[in-house]
Amino acid sequence: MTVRTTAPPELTVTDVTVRFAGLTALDAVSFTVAPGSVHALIGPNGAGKSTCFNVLSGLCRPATGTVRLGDADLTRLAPHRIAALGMARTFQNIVTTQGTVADNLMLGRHALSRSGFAAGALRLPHARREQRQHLDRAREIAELTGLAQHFDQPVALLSYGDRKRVEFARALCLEPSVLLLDEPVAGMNAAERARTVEVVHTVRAELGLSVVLVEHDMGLVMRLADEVTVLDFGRRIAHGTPDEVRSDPEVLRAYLGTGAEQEDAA
Ligand SMILES: Nc1ncnc2c1ncn2[C@@H]1O[C@H](COP(=O)(O)OP(=O)(O)OP(=O)(O)O)[C@@H](O)[C@H]1O
Repeated sequence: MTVRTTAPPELTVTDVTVRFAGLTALDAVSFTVAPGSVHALIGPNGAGKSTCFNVLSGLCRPATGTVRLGDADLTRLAPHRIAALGMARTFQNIVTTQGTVADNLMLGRHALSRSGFAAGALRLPHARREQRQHLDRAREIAELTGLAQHFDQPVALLSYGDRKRVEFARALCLEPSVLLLDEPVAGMNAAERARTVEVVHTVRAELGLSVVLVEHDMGLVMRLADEVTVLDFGRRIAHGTPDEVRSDPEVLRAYLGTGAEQEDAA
């Protein structure tokens, strides 16, 4: 198993503002993801979590502010450049249905391939050797994510939870230093959720990467995150450990809405 020997670089988001027409979706948001940590972004619907993920992965350009991964400024780079610099993401609603598990993981590996498609198609010896190495690594990642027994099976035959994990494993195949997980347990049953928590723990321990997570399931956030950033109406209203944010009055107000206002009025 290839394991990272150096800590992943720190991810620093500084004063990021995004506007859509008249609406400020992110308002000078800042946070830092410590190397090797699990950092959750939470907040009520419309708080700006997806917009923030889109900025991190290059799908949305901020009006102002910066995103840095170690010394690299990612702020206005195209998504493929950001992925190549070590930040891979999964998507909330994309669940693969085509090809085998191996095919999907090899798609992730192609971005790292040196010899290119032409050499591969011509079956040149160096390309064949490289292809074999990629396949071995894809198999290791399948083992790490609990997909080894399905490696050669069509994805369409897998359960929903397994298919979502294929998407997760495909992102890991890019050998990221930071993995962005967009609602990794959305739509899963309790057993699949528990399995996903286990896999995130394993991946983080074995590969030593940082994880940034957007998730509505608070139980999962509390079990997985080292630090939590809370957004509401595009602003960062709190950050800290799960225990700290759980008891933060601003956070309770944002989640409970009028309930907290009534309490204030009483
Ligand atoms: N492309 C867009 N054009 C216009 N407004 C947008 C666009 N994308 C997001 N918004 C708005 O920006 C705000 C933040 O949306 P965003 O999707 O980032 O929130 P979220 O926290 O991810 O919400 P949810 O939990 O519902 O997914 C919302 O008011 C949303 O309607």
